[in-house]
Amino acid sequence: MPSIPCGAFQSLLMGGSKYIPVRCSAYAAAAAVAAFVPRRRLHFRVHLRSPHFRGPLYNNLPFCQRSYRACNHSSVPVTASNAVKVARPDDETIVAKRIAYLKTKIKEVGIDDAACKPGTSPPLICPKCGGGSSMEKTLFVLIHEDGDLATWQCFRGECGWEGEVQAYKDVKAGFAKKDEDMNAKHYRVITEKSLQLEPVGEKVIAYFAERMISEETLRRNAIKQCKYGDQIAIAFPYRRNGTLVSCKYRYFSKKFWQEARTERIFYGLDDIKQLSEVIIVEGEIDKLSMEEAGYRNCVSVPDGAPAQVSKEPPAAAGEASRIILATDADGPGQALAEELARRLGKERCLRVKWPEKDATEVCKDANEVLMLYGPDALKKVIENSELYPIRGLFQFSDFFHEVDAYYHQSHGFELGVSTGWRALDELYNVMPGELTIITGVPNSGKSEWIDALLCNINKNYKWRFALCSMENKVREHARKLLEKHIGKPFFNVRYGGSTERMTVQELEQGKKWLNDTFHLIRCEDDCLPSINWVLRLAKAAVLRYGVRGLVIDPYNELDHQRSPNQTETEYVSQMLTMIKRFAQHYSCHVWFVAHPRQLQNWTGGPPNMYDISGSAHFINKCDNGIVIHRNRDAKVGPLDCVQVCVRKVRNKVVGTIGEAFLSYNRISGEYEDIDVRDITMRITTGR
Ligand SMILES: Nc1ncnc2c1ncn2[C@@H]1O[C@H](COP(=O)(O)OP(=O)(O)OP(=O)(O)O)[C@@H](O)[C@H]1O
Repeated sequence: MPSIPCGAFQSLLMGGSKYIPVRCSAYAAAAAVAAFVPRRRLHFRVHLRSPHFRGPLYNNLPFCQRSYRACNHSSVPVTASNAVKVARPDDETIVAKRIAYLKTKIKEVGIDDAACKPGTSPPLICPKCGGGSSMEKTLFVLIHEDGDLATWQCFRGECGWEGEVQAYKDVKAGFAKKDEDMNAKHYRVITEKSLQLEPVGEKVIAYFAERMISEETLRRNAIKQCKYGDQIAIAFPYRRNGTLVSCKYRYFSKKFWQEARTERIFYGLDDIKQLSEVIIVEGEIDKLSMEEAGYRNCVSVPDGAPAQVSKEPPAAAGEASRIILATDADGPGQALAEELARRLGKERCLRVKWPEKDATEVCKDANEVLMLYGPDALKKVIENSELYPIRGLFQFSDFFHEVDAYYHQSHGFELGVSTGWRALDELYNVMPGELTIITGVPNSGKSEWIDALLCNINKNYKWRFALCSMENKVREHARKLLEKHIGKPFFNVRYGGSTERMTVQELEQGKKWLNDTFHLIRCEDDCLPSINWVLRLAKAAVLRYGVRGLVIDPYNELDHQRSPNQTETEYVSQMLTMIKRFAQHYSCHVWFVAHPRQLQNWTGGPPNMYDISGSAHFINKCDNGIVIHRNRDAKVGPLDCVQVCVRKVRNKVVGTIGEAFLSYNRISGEYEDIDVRDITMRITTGR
């Protein structure tokens, strides 16, 4: 069974411990500061300089607590002589001058100097961060009573502004050093005894009971407590191979701190040794909650959702084959999961789906699930964890909603839409997202047939279209479309025969229809448009007007410049791939007209799809291939009879190969179904 070395996760952590050295030249000053510094500000390290000081190892305790205790029950009374350097009376003027100097300097960096008295540290609003939105007073400034030094530190997590001024020296200010600057050799050696950890008492047990964590779980995880005056802090010992490495504390209120200058490791590392499946959570209590649900193979990141994880590559990230990321449901928790997955390898990660808490919210973490729904529900959350998504790699289940919609035809076009001609219903239907290549000898009526097809689809399904018809003048294209729509000739001339032309009112109504139905892609200057250019505008037409079809007519009117080392075949393949991607991505049907190459010894029959000039890719890559053909020899058959040869249909849902006949109305440009018997009769009689 593959194992995860305990060090595996270490490289993911934020680096070494964070501590802020506060140089204290007077013990009294340290004690005074202690009264003000919030208890959660843990990482102070005080250098008590008295050579005589023999109290307990208070410098292992959070600064505030340590000082507080030192004041109250140090075995050595605090006197002027043992409390480090105290100014002699004849120094008083110099001290006053130095303090005045320090005050000017701290004022220069924006600190309210009037609020700072030597030896005390009232909380102030930090001039750098303004205390955040709640304007918290998080800046602590200490002017040393001997006038040597003034130091300050903002304890807002997002700020960390710190600095110091030494009398008669330049102001040195900066931001708190990054943890990774810490060197491992500075880590403190700690023991339960040195930290004065005690077995948990009733209050702690009751606190955990309320959070559904049993005494048994507390005992197995060696949860301890620690007393600061009349306050109890819960202690979470961080161990590696049984050795105490660090300790994190919390009050019953949500105030945390961690032993200064100790290594940051995952909480519960010893529980995942030699395991192939591990769970990562975002808090010690979540780890304990997992245990209640039956999972001991769980670790917690040490600092909640950190802003960043270590820069070190997770070289020793372990061999676990399944890592379940059960970080908090909120934004930072999800960002943490993403970063953990990225560093540990997404392919072996899973993520949990937190159950709903109410109509608007989901449970935020493991403990909330445990408290609201119990251990079985939490177990289900882990059992139902899903593979961490990897961009570009899918399972069919990711698409089941689409499969269902396809089956139930809930979108409406799953079987394609009818061309509007009965004769084609079995052969060719128009499916959104597909590419149809249309070919035919010159003048066979390709453009006419496509226009008639678009008119039918608009009439029956209200689809709109983008037209990139380079050969057509706009007004002529408008005429042809209007004739089909209104069913009357645009003019009273030759081709109209005795049929009345469309009226002005009909023209006006038709213009509105034209405008609503078609969007033109045209290259206004004399250059040929590139396929990229056409597709870019087609995309805009989809997004702006919701068009469902694009006509590119014809291929040879596009700019086909290609790199010298690319063959036409390669170019056509690449171009068709782009068109197909566009069609699929925007669920837009594309009709692409391509001419056949010059046919040697043409006998008048319909050309072959492989005859398309340029490449066999036209037939290979399209979804549907259609040849439009018409008879031009009255002796062979009726002249208005148009042959629609469906030569390729990739998707059997939309049709099959075969041929259909339509009759062309030269006056209106409309195509109509004709009776096959009638056709046969007309072909044989030559009428
Ligand atoms: N079945 C038909 N009978 C008579 N005339 C037709 C028929 N089909 C099309 N036409 C006419 O042929 C002309 C050319 O039609 P269309 O532009 O649609 O052909 P095309 O195949 O797209 O031509 P090209 O190859 O030049 O692009 C039009 O004037 C049209 O009215």
